[in-house]
Amino acid sequence: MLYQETVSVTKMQEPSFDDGDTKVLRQESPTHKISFIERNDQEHYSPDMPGVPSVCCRTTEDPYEIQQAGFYVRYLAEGAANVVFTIHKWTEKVTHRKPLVFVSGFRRERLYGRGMFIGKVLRISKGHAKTGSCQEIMDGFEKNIRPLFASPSDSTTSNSGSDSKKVAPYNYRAHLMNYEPITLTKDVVEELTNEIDEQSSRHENLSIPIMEQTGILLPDMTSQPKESVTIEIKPKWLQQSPNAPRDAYRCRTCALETSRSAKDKKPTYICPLQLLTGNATLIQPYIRRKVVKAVAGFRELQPTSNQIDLITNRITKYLTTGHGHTLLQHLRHTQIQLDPKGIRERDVHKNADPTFEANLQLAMTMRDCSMYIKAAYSDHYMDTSDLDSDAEIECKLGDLDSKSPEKLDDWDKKEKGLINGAWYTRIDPDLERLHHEECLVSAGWKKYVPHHW
Ligand SMILES: O=P(O)(O)O[C@@H]1[C@@H](OP(=O)(O)O)[C@H](OP(=O)(O)O)[C@H](O)[C@H](OP(=O)(O)O)[C@H]1OP(=O)(O)O
Ligand SMILES: Nc1ncnc2c1ncn2[C@@H]1O[C@H](COP(=O)(O)OP(=O)(O)OP(=O)(O)O)[C@@H](O)[C@H]1O
Repeated sequence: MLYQETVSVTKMQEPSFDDGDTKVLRQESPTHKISFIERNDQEHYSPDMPGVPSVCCRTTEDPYEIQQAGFYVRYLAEGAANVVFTIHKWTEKVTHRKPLVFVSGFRRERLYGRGMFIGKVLRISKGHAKTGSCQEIMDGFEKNIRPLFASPSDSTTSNSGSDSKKVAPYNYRAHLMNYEPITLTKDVVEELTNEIDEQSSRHENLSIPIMEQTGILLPDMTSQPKESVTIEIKPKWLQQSPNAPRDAYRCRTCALETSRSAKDKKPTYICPLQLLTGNATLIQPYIRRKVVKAVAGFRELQPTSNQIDLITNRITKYLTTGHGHTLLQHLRHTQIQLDPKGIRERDVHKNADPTFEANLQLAMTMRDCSMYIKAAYSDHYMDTSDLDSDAEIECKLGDLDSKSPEKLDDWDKKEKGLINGAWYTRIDPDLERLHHEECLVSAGWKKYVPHHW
């Protein structure tokens, strides 16, 4: 294999190498094949091999490579379909992992400095039958998902009459993450699966094939103690299911969660329709729980309770009156546009409308994505009162993965189960939630049809 052509480099002149910077500084050595890649190096784009990721991750035993560019990965978290790792500078203290390096995807011998990758996470697919490979996820993202976040081409007009003024269109794409494909050699995949075996608490029988495959690099949205706190929200169904019974007492998400809590799963979610109302009094306790959970792992670097309150208030404001609210409305809008009839109407519409199923799949992606909301909290910002609702908040959407058509039957079954199991409609004191966790639909019944209650 080409990368085995790398040779011992102990005699090489020390490169000028800035580890913390995204610049890659080293020029080609006259005597050895190892070199660092310039930022605009042609090889970065694998010009002769279109479709091959420009970056490859491989293991190394070469001391020079380890010293200059070696790193290791740590298991961060996983969902049903993917596992995510953080990237760390190599240290001798890591005894149970092999050192890894990033190299050009083409010849696999020219090194990338790790400074370009620390601050990113690596996401790999678990390889389940009904979820896509990383390559499929990336293709679907570019082809189907990114266009859903196009800003309106013209600027919109606010106010009426002579006072009307132009408002810049909102840039929804600012909430999309940059996806970078990366080839993972077989050895690396093996390392990653070992790390999962040791760290994952899910104890699943994973079917990740031990072979060369593509992973995805994404911006690292995790909290940084002393700097920022990130909470993760799954907004789920931001409108009622088109198939819900007319007398539904719960929205789609609350109906499903109620069916689960009846089986002893403790739900810690917010009704998506409540999230969308912009009602800070209802949303704030939920955000506070999320913030407290997010900082639980900070240990001695815990923010003060005053800081926790301020972070909570800022994120709440972001989601009720800031760009977070605008984004939630956009997600709702796309969910409605893409699935106006509902899965139960599939047989009636799919022949007349060839886009019916593909659009429904996209709607399900928009109902299953995650919002990562990262709030900076250095002392400087904490001291500033009356902050703009979006100040120092970064929000990115994760898990915008295309859904497989093989899931259509599962969704149909799920919807049918919710309807026939009366999970939308059943009124039972044992299934009631606390006031601040109540479904908006239930709250509406109690408010507007009190005699029914
Ligand atoms: O239907 P739901 O609401 O249970 O959504 C599933 C998610 O459960 P959640 O309610 O968010 O905890 C579920 O998330 P978790 O397993 O809870 O992490 C998955 O996102 C699943 O999608 P996929 O199998 O990865 O394509 C999701 O399945 P889809 O229905 O989106 O296919
Ligand atoms: N860019 C990121 N930055 C920080 N953490 C992340 C990032 N992407 C994912 N994570 C963490 O990894 C977890 C799993 O990631 P992800 O949601 O992409 O997996 P999934 O299998 O697609 O999820 P699902 O079960 O919803 O299908 C997330 O819940 C989050 O904690």
